[in-house]
Amino acid sequence: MNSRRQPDQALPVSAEGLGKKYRRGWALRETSLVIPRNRIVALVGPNGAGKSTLMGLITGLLRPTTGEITVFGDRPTGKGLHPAVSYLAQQKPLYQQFTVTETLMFGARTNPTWDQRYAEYLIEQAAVPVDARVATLSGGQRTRVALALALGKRPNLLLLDEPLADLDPLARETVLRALITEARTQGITVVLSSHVLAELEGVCDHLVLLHKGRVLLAGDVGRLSADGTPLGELALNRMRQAAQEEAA
Ligand SMILES: Nc1ncnc2c1ncn2[C@@H]1O[C@H](COP(=O)(O)OP(=O)(O)OP(=O)(O)O)[C@@H](O)[C@H]1O
Repeated sequence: MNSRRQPDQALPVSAEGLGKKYRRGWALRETSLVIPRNRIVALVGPNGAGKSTLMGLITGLLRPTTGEITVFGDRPTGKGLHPAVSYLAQQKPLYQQFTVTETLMFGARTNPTWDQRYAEYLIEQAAVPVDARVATLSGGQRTRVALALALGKRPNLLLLDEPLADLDPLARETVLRALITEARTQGITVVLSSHVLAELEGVCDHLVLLHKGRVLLAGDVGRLSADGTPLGELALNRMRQAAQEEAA
């Protein structure tokens, strides 16, 4: 009999003993976690904690050194993204010379599941001029275009690597609100990485806290902070405890 666990196709992400080692050392170690459906997940941790590495393993852009990861039951192949997954990298790669309309045309050409009307609706909601070139847009507008490109694919899982990093506080709030509205109404699982947990407090319902390549805290926010302790405080306490354990 095969004792190997069957991957759960309903789970956006499931990882068991997952690790990634670069030449300089381990970026992620012994990571076992599950990301349930329809959640807004905060993937947080200080610089170098392993957030981008975990995203790279989910997308298949990186191969695990140890362990296993499945995305909707499939092991990432490394040959392009899973059809149900959209990924927005930290640098928000967009063609600067394209207009917004041309950017959406590019989305249509490169995604078999593209929903043009939905992408146009998202641009309209953001009040971004469609004939403007990407290079001339503000940081907030560029983020909205990048999000329309990512959401236009109609993903079930959306991975956003520090999407708010270059935005001012007002733009952060607007972009986040628009994103959460879409995720909730469309039933999309969103993984948002950030090293500022405070900006995701009240927004996320699931937390994954990484520190030095290890998962320090993970799970449902309601359960983790059942006594009402703010998430930021919870995370900080857990990191302090880890530092003390290391020093001992
Ligand atoms: N391509 C690479 N080659 C070698 N080391 C790498 C590579 N990418 C990341 N690392 C190292 O792996 C560790 C985790 O990096 P990673 O980028 O995953 O962290 P992060 O939590 O996303 O950090 P940040 O918040 O600064 O973006 C760091 O020590 C980093 O220097």
